[in-house]
Amino acid sequence: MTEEKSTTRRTLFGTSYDFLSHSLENATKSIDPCSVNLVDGSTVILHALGCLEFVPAHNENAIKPTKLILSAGIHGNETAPIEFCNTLINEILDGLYPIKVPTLFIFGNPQAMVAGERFVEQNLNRLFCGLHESTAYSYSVEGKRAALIERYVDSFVKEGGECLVNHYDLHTAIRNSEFEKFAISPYIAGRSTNPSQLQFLAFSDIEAFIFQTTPGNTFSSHTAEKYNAESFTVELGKVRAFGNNLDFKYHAITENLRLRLQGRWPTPRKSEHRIQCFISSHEIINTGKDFVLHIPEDVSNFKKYPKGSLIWEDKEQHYYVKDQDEYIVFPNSQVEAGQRAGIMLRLVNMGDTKHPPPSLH
Ligand SMILES: O=C(O)CCC(=O)N[C@@H](CCC(=O)O)C(=O)O
Ligand SMILES: [Zn+2]
Repeated sequence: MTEEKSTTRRTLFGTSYDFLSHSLENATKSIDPCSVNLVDGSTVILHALGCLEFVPAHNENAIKPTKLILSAGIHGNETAPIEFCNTLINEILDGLYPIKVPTLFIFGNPQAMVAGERFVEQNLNRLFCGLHESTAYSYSVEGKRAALIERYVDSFVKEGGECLVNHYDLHTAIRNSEFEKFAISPYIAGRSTNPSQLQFLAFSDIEAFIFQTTPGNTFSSHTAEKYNAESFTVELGKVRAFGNNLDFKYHAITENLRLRLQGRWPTPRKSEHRIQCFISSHEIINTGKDFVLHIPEDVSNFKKYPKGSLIWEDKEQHYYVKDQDEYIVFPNSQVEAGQRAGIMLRLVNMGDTKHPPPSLH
């Protein structure tokens, strides 16, 4: 199917409607929930600003049916996944194919999307797992948004009994990357990553995986922890403004999500899908005013740092690469004190870790 960037309005909820336009136009408002039946018998429910659920006409005949959560715009300036999710939503609304899997689409931070910024007051992707409840966050734009998103995710997952949840939290990165597309598997004690998920992501052009080794408070950590979901943060290229994304770069993931919405599993797109796996070896935290990150601003994600490289220091501590090469992702010295300023990684041969080897065609 060809991807047309569709922001065409269609008549829905008794008005002229497009989910992305609606999310941007109402970014500072609270809206009334509404729902409507589509011609194929499925139902679409607008729960809240940026939270749209599809309920298929027929339930999957399984003891534990699968549900999908597709989130984008958790960071407002990461527009490519917002655009292709909107395209998928419009295809379903237009009846191009029947939706077979209960799906919750989330546009995370409409106010930041309007501003074209990563966030307005606080980084939304550090406020999940209940962190938004702390008084330091609960009144901020993002604190309220994290609370709202957690609430609708909770009702979506719990509706209709036991289910398996697959969550793809779709992002783009600030800087260039040696692996342009990569996924992060949150750390949950005692749990390993389902190889089928690695296969799905590899078939979607993901070139590298990062297995976290410490708990986080990102959106994917939240769904993985609270609902035992198979959850990933998926990085799909570089941040660009609305209208400036190169659609061909998102073709594989868009097409494969389109299949998943129809209850189908994608097949390989080429004879071999190569992936590189990393584990996180050290989370760099901005320790405060004396913190110095010895990583140039323009470095690419996955840049290699050999043994002995000084990565960061303050007056009391420092971090050197120890006995084997390490690689940096998401270096950012501009984050607030206490926030993550980067992650150091080590290459893994899959046999070395408790994460099972991906089984790829
Ligand atoms: O490019 C960057 O520096 C940040 C891109 C981004 O938003 N990444 C996510 C990763 C979330 C995770 O660790 O699972 C983030 O920092 O929130
Ligand atoms: Zn992001």
